[in-house]
Amino acid sequence: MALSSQMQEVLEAKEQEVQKLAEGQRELEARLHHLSDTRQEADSENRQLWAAKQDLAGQLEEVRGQLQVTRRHLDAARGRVSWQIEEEPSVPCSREKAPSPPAISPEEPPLPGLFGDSDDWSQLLNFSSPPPKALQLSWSPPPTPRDASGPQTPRVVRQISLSKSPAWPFGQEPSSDPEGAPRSPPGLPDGPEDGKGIDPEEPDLGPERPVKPRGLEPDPEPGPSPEAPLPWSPGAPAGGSGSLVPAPQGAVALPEGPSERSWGLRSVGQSPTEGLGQGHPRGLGEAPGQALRPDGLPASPLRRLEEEPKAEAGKPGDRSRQDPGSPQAAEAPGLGTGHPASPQQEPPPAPLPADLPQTPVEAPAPGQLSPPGDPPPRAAAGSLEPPRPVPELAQREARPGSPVSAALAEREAGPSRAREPRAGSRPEDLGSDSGEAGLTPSPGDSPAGGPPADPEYLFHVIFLGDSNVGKTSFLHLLHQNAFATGLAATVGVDFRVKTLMVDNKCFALQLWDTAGQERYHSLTRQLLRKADGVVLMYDVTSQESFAHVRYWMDCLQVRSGQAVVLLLGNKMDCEEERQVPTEAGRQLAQDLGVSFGECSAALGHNILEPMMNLARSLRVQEDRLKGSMVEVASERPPKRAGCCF
Ligand SMILES: Nc1nc2c(ncn2[C@@H]2O[C@H](COP(=O)(O)OP(=O)(O)OP(=O)(O)O)[C@@H](O)[C@H]2O)c(=O)[nH]1
Repeated sequence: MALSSQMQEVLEAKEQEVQKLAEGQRELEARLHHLSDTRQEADSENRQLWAAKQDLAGQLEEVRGQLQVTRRHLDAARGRVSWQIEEEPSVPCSREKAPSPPAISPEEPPLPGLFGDSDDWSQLLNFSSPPPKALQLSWSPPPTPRDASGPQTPRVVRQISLSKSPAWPFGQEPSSDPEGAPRSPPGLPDGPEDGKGIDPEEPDLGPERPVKPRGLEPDPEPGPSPEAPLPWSPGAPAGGSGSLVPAPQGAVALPEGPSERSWGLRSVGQSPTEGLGQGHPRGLGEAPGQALRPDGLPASPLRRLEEEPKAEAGKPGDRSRQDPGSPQAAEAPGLGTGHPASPQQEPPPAPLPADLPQTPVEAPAPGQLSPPGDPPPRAAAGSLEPPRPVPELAQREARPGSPVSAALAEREAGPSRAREPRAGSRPEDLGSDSGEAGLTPSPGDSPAGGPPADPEYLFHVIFLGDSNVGKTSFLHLLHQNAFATGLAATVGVDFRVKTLMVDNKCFALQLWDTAGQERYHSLTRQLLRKADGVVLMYDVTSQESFAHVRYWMDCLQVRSGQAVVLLLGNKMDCEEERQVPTEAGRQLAQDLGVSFGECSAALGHNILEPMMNLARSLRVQEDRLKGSMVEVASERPPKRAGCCF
């Protein structure tokens, strides 16, 4: 019994739980139902909203349509007024001053200042009030213009004030006249193109050559400009010299360039190791030779037993054997490596007993770099003094024949011969060894202790001219204080830096020795872009080289319009073989408007003086350019500091 009663109680409890659960279920169902109703209501509301939105969009479209219509009406009204104004010239001239159009009746208010200065176009176009009669006219189809290019009176200008009225209905500005009626008055802005023109006062930022004082900073663009890159790669110049030469097998070889030169500290020809000797004392046995004539004069040209090694990369080998693609030319010593790689082991060249100007500070006028008159022959050079006895003469040899032929004969020997020290292997302290001859220090040379660290002027000077005229010989003499024989033709281009003291100013001249051979002319032409000065050399014994001067001038004028040019006839010592009279050279220089001089690299005659005069001319030109720059700058109106006064 007890068990059954307990069972009964449990069952009742379970039933109660079931009832509770059933109630909970009902509640949940009621909530669910409620939520469902709510959702349906929301859906219907959404539908209503969407319908309202559609309705509003439709209304908006309608308003837009009305706007379009209104704008068209306005445009038509504007055009109507325009045509009406254009027709007015046919009206008696008294109307021009009578602002009231005849369409307006006396009782109607006249258009406010329609043709006067106080037009109120906002009021005119205000549709809240009945449009004036004039505007009623404007709604009619505009008359066909009889002539679009008909007479226009200044009153057309008034159309501009109409189109620019700030009180258009709906806040919209009228569009341009679709009928193309003449609107724009002369002198008024015509549209969006205004202001797009070039400001005439805008400073010209064209590719003008920058004129800036040249300081010590290395030229960032040594040699050929980056605009016309040359197929060369850097090598390593020694001191202030280097070369641009084609490398073997199409490779490139180029000195590191002036950007890395230390030309501010030493003269060209000096190298960091120079003067050390390196076990090569300048003994008699190693002294270069010099040929003497029986009369005591050097059997011109002075030459040494040991030929110059053509240390300049541009002089790698025998000129006569050179072939553009020959391995000999390509693999010539020094080629592609520049100067610095060569050891400074050879003794310096023998100084040259030359009559270099000792006091060339006073420069002759341009065009008179060399004393005018008959060319001074070797004997008549006046400046040719018998060489003073020099100990090194012990091993010199005398060579018969003309200097040129002798030199050419030496070239034939080519690489088999010993080579001279290259540029940079010999101290610039000229005469310190021999004290006898050569380009003795002169007012133009840099100080014996080396050039100042900060030259005030830096100029690029390019030596131009046919092959074999003596460019390299000239430069070699200028730097090495010795005339080098057996020079092979320049390959590519060679450069050195010569520091000169002229008029108490320090000049650093970067001298570029170009190859006269035709296959290098394109390279030469590229260099001309950088030229501040040009020494255009010809050989007085070669009419052909003289005739080619005009060709070189043409190259110059194309590439370097403002370069200071010096026409220099070399080999004036070869009077017997002379083909170009001095007067012809002078005349040509006059025709070309350039300076002129004659020189002899073999005798060392007129070597330094032309360079000093060139430096002066370059300085004058640069100062002039600087002055013009200052003038231009000072002419500019002062800039206002700001917007506030
Ligand atoms: N008699 C005489 N011979 C000279 C003089 N200057 C140079 N020479 C000779 O002329 C020849 C040519 O000299 P270079 O200096 O190599 O001529 P270049 O103009 O540099 O020739 P490229 O390098 O081919 O452009 C050499 O044999 C020199 O010895 C001079 O003043 N008098």
